[in-house]
Amino acid sequence: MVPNKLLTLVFVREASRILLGMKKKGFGAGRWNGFGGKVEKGETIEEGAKRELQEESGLVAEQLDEVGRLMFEFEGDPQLLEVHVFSTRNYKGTPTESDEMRPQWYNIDSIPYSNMWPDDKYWVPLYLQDKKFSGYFKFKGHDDIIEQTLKEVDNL
Ligand SMILES: CNc1cc(N2CCN(C)CC2)nc(N)n1
Repeated sequence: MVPNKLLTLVFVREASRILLGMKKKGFGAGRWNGFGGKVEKGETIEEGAKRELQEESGLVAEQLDEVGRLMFEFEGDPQLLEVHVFSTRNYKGTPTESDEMRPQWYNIDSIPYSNMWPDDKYWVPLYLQDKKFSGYFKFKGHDDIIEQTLKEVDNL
C-alpha cells in the first residue's frame, strides 16, 4: 500500500484575472500553473499551501478557501498524487519571480490552457464559476489523459 503524495495548488484571484506561474524547473516545468508543492511533516495542508504560495510568488494569503480535490495517477507509478486546490482573493504583497516560478496575471477569458497541464481545461472552468469540484485523472506520460472523472461537490 503506497500512501498518496499530498500536494497543494493555490490560485490567486481578482475580479477578472488570475495569477499563474510559469514553472521553471522540476515536475511540470514549462507549464503555467497555480502555486504549490509538498505538504511537510508538522504542517496542515492549508499551512503548506500558504507556505508554498509565499515561497513561489512572494504573496502572503490572508485567507485560503479550499475549492477542489484532484487525484492524479500516472500509468506505471503506484503512487497517486492527491492535490488539494485552494483559492485566495485576500492576500498581501506583489507577485515576485522565484527560482521555481515566474508569475504573470491572466485575464480569466484568456487562460493559456494549451500551455498548462491537460487536465486544467476540464476543472479550471468549474473553479472560475465558484464551484467546488472533485476529480480523478489517469495519465500516460505527462501529456495524455487516458481516464478521467470530474464532479461538482457541495462539500470537500
Ligand atoms: C497532473 N496534472 C496536474 C498536476 C498539478 N500539480 C500541481 C501542484 N504540484 C505541486 C504538483 C502537480 N497541477 C495541475 N494543474 N495538473
